[in-house]
Amino acid sequence: MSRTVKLAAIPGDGIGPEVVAEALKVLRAATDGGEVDFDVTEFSLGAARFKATGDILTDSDLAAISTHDAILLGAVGGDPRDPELRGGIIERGLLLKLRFALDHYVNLRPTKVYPGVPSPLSDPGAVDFVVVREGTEGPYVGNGGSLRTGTPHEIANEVSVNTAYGVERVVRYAFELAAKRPAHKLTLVHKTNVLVFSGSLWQRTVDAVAVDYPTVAVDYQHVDAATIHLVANPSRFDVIVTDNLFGDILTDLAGAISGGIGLAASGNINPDGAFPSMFEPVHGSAPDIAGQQKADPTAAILSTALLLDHLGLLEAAARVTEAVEADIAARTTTVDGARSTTEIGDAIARRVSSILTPSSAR
Ligand SMILES: NC(=O)C1=CN([C@@H]2O[C@H](COP(=O)(O)OP(=O)(O)OC[C@H]3O[C@@H](n4cnc5c(N)ncnc54)[C@H](O)[C@@H]3O)[C@@H](O)[C@H]2O)C=CC1
Ligand SMILES: CC(C)CC(=O)C(=O)O
Repeated sequence: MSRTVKLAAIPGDGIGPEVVAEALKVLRAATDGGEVDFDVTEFSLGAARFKATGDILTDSDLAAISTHDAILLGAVGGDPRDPELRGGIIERGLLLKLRFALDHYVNLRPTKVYPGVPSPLSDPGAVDFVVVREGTEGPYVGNGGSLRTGTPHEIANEVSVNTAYGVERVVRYAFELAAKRPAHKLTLVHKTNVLVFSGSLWQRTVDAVAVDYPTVAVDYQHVDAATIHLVANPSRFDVIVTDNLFGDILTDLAGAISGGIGLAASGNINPDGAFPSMFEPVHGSAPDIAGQQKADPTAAILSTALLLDHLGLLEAAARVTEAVEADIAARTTTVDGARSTTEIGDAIARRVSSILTPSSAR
C-alpha cells in the first residue's frame, strides 16, 4: 500500500506559480508508480488575493496549511513599486508569518557548483557547502519602530532579537549536520567585532556546543570577510551557521557564484517535526520577468529534492538531483538562456522518469 503525503502548495506571486508548476511536475515524475502518493492542495495566497480581499494569511489559512506534511512555496511579494504593497506587507504577513508560526528555525540553503554550470568564478574549485541560517529571530522579527516619522528628526530602529534558546538550537543543528558531512567543518559567520552583544552570544554558544562535537573543526569569519572568501576561495566552506539577515545576504551571493539565483534551493525546517517544513527557491517573485516563461524553475525543482529528502524519500530525492545535474551538464547556454520555464521543467521531468533507480543503487 502506498503512503500518502499531504502537500500544501503556495505558488504565490510573480514567477512563483510558473516555477511551482514545474516543480510539481517533477515531483510527480519522481514518485510516479512508487511507494508514495502526493495529495496536493493549492493555497492561492499572495498579492492578488490581498488586493481582492484584504486577507494575507488568516488564522484559518494557517490552521489548514498546518495539517499538511510539507509545504512547497514559489515566491511571494509583488512589484516593490506598487504603493498598495509597500513595506513588504505580503512578505512579512505571509512568508515570515509562516516561518515564525511553524517554527522554521533552520533555513537550510545548500550551495553546490554542478559540473558544467556557468559560474562567474574562473576556478570555483570543489564548491559544496550548506548555509544553516537561523530562521525565526534576528532583525526579521519586526521588533522596532519609528518616532517623529517623516520629520527631519525621525528616529527609526529595528531590533535584532537573539535568544540563547534560539541560537543554541540552530547551532546544534549545524554541528549535527557538519558531523555527518565528509569535511567535518563548521564556520560561524557574524560580526563579533562590532555587534558585540549578539556576536558574543553566538560565539559563546558555538564554543559551548563544540565540546559535544570533537570531530568538527570550528572556524570563524566576520561577515564582510566571508563575502571575500565566498568569491575568492569558496571551497574552504563546509557548513556555515549564521543569523537570519547575514544568511539571507550570503545565500544570494552563494547562488550567484554557483550558477545563478535560478539554481538556489532552500528548506525552512522545523527539525522537531512539530510543524510542517516548507521548501522554496531562494529567489523572489522576480516581477521583471514574471509571466514571460523566462524564469529558471531549477531552484524550485531542487527544493522538491530537499522536500523529498526531508520526508525520508531518499531514492526519489536522489532521482531529482541526478536529473537536474544531467540537465545542467547538458546546458550549452547560460541558465537564463534559450529554453522556457516549461521546457526546462519538461526536460527534467523526462530525465527523472527515465532514471529507474538512483545511480548509486545501479
Ligand atoms: N522568498 C520569497 O518569496 C522572496 C520574495 N522576495 C520578493 O520578490 C520581489 C522581487 O524581489 P527582488 O529583490 O527583485 O529579488 P528576486 O529574487 O525576485 O529577483 C532578483 C533578480 O533575479 C532574477 N531571478 C530571480 N529568480 C529567477 C529565476 N528563477 N530565473 C531567472 N532569474 C531569476 C530576477 O529576474 C531579478 O533580476 C519583491 O517583492 C521581494 O520582496 C524577495 C526575495 C525572496
Ligand atoms: C522577502 C523576505 C521575506 C524573503 C527573503 O529574502 C528571505 O528571507 O528569504
